[in-house]
Amino acid sequence: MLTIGLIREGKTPTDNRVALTPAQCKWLLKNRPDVHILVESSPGRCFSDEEYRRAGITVTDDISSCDILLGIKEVPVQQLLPGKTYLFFSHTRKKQPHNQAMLHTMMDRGITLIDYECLEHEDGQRIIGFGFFAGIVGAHNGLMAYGKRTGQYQLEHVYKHKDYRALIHTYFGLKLPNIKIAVTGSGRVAHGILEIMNLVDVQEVEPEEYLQRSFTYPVYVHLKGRDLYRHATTGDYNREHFHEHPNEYQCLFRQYLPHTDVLMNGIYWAQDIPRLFEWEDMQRPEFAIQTIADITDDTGGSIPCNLGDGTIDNPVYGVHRTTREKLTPYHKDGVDVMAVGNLPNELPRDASRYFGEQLLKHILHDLLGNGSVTIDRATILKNGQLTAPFDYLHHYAAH
Ligand SMILES: NC(=O)c1ccc[n+]([C@@H]2O[C@H](COP(=O)([O-])OP(=O)(O)OC[C@H]3O[C@@H](n4cnc5c(N)ncnc54)[C@H](O)[C@@H]3O)[C@@H](O)[C@H]2O)c1
Repeated sequence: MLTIGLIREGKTPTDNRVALTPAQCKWLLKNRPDVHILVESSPGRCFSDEEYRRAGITVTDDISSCDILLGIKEVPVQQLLPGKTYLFFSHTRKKQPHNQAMLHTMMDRGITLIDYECLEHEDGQRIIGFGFFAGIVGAHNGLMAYGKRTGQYQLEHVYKHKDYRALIHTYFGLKLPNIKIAVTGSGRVAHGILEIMNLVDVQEVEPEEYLQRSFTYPVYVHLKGRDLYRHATTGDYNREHFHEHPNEYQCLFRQYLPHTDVLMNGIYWAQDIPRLFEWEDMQRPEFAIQTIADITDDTGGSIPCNLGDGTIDNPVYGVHRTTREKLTPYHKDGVDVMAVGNLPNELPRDASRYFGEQLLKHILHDLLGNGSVTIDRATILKNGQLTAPFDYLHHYAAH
């Protein structure tokens, strides 16, 4: 008998998401009689202890008998149980300084760590993540911010709605002005943004039309890697080559700056990838963007005026176009930036259900059985030792 435990999130601010919903736990117990599930009691989870109990799942304060522990965010060191197998987003693979002590403690305690972020299909595409709901919430927040700035329509915060279905109902009858929206990216975040574009009835147009025409209805243009970057000397775009040598590429987004009211950014960014625009561009009179929903949300990343995170309650701040200072939102001299690092927490029940489905479909069967290459490749620590793919972390892990 293997025992799975759902841990209480210990990071502050507390994350309200969970890896398996009560219904998914119930399904797993029915289909895997060799598995037992314990849920660590938690006051802040988006599914209450009572909902798990009603589904027939044991809720307890003692999860020390579990073999496999499922969480979402980093686990505080005092909560790490020796010798266990943990799955969560550890944010250690890029040597993030704030998680160095946690990784070190996990090594000392002989823990096995499998990181959700490292679970990939053979072609390198991520298997599970929350990006889709980040795109949903981020796109809604971007539209909400533009409505507040212009006073042309009104939208409420996502978290004020019970769930995604209730949110969708609020879009019936919403009439947006004739705005132009640029959407960047091709991953899960971008798919979430596009879903909202369709729900609020914004029409997709091709890049050439977007750049050359005005419209009597709201439109968006979807810009993927190929539309945004070009090799500086050959003028070509090759996805693999771009991923390996991004510093050899130029960004083509500048031409969209005079034609865009709202930018919804969902493109992947890393240190050497050119930014979408620069600070100097914001000072030009033709810079038309009034609202930026930076869902990718890298401070100082693809959006230079991302000055750090807002919160779920106050997701928007203004940025002065010339002094570069933070302003109150909706200021006449500022561009509004919506940047929040935990957007899916506004729709935690839907985001958790989606996450759990992916976990059940692609990972749990192998995890509870004989393992898989996919799981091996996402195992950062095995019984406290760095595995071969993560050997590059040995300096980081040693301190
Ligand atoms: N604000 C939030 O709450 C929140 C939540 C989830 C994700 N995000 C961020 O949004 C961004 C996009 O997330 P996603 O879920 O859409 O990711 P994804 O993994 O679904 O898609 C990423 C896209 O980037 C491309 N890509 C992958 N590696 C690349 C590389 N080295 N160089 C260039 N492109 C590369 C992929 O081809 C894919 O199209 C990420 O930076 C992620 O951290 C933010």
